[in-house]
Amino acid sequence: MKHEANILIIDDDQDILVAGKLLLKRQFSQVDVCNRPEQIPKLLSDTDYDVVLLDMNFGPGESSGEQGFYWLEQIIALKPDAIVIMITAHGGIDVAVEAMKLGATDFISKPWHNEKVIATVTTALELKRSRQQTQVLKATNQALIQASVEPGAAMVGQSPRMQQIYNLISKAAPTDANVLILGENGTGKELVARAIHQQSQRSEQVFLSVDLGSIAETLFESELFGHKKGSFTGAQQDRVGKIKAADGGTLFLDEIGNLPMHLQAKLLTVLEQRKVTPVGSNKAEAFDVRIVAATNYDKSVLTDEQHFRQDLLYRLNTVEIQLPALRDRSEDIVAIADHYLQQYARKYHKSDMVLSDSAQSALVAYKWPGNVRALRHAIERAVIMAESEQLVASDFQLESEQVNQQPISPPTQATDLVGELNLEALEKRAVEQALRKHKYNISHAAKELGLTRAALYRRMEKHGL
Ligand SMILES: Nc1ncnc2c1ncn2[C@@H]1O[C@H](COP(=O)(O)OP(=O)(O)OP(=O)(O)O)[C@@H](O)[C@H]1O
Repeated sequence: MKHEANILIIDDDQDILVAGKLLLKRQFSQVDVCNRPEQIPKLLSDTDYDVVLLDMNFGPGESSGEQGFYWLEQIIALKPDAIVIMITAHGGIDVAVEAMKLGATDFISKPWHNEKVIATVTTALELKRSRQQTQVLKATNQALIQASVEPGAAMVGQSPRMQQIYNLISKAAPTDANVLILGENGTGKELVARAIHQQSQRSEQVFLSVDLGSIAETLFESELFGHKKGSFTGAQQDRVGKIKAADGGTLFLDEIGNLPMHLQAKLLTVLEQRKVTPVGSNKAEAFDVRIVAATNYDKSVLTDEQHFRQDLLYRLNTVEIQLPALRDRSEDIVAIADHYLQQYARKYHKSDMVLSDSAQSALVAYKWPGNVRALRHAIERAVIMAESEQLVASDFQLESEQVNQQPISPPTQATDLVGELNLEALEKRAVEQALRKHKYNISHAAKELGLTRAALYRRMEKHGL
């Protein structure tokens, strides 16, 4: 089968043009010939040639190669990514080497061997294709970087506690220091990590987030460090790990507190050496990544060496940011609620929605165990369900959620769910119980329920928890 490719042969020797066309026509879909180099600009503007074969000398007695150099430069000026193969007279190797310095890809010498010509043109064509692929990949990569660093949701709240946080972010961001963010679920840790990235020197590079709580232990190394094809069952091709993929940018290690001790040791070694060795490789690769880590564990858990390696902690917490729970900055609640009210009213085409005084008081009084994430979901649900433009306290179903604040006494699920046969209701109660039992630690609750964190969040949203 012929290759889909446009080839142009430029030579003043009519025999070469005829022989070349006959030969290449068998292999490539379009072969044009030209014996007057002055026509090159017009030909190049009319057709997108994949490969150009260009003679070095035009006119009788010419052997300096000057004309070849001249036309090569013209071609490259007109089509900077052109693939040009020089046709040289026998013994013109020096001239050909000179041409390659000027941008030619390869050369063939006359008289030529047919197989050699076909092989050279085919290789040149592959080069052209892989350059095109590289360009596409570069563009895709750029778009992905852009998407990853797109300004996240704005951080709302002007309470003194949040002012301190903004201050810390602006001081830490430009320094490249590793940052550890502490705070309950839904307090905005990822938002803070993104803000740090956006205000850093790396803001034009990638921001990658890895949820360590949801990676299976067996896949930790492959996920973070990458792997080589065939290094374990299922490794069907080389894979770049998250650390290398974030090269030049910021890597957000979420749920760092959930990392088992032996994996903490591996992570520490990689961070100390600033080199990563993919699974199945024996070659360490250097990387340049800023680490921002986060956990919903209390600081006391991280300083307990039974649970967390202290040397890893020191490496991660050059700067530490402790995010307050929403209930400890209740003066921000109405502003955040208003912010999301406007956002969801626009999204669901319900204009002019407002919070009544009763709704505001109820929202401020509520303890928000799920913090800003839960408040955001509560507002979204209320906007969807509301019958009028003015939201009142009962639109938020806070009474049932307030149950979450009651003392935690984990019952066995079997006994507690007896009597309930509606599957939706059962699911809601199981999720509620798991959340209460694990004090709203999403990773732990998800694990107990046999779900990923994302799947648990979806169910929490579905049931308004
Ligand atoms: N200050 C804030 N202003 C506006 N929205 C916020 C704020 N803080 C958090 N949010 C919103 O709350 C939700 C949860 O935020 P984020 O994912 O950053 O929290 P998190 O602490 O990383 O949660 P988790 O511990 O569950 O990973 C997001 O939708 C985020 O946009």
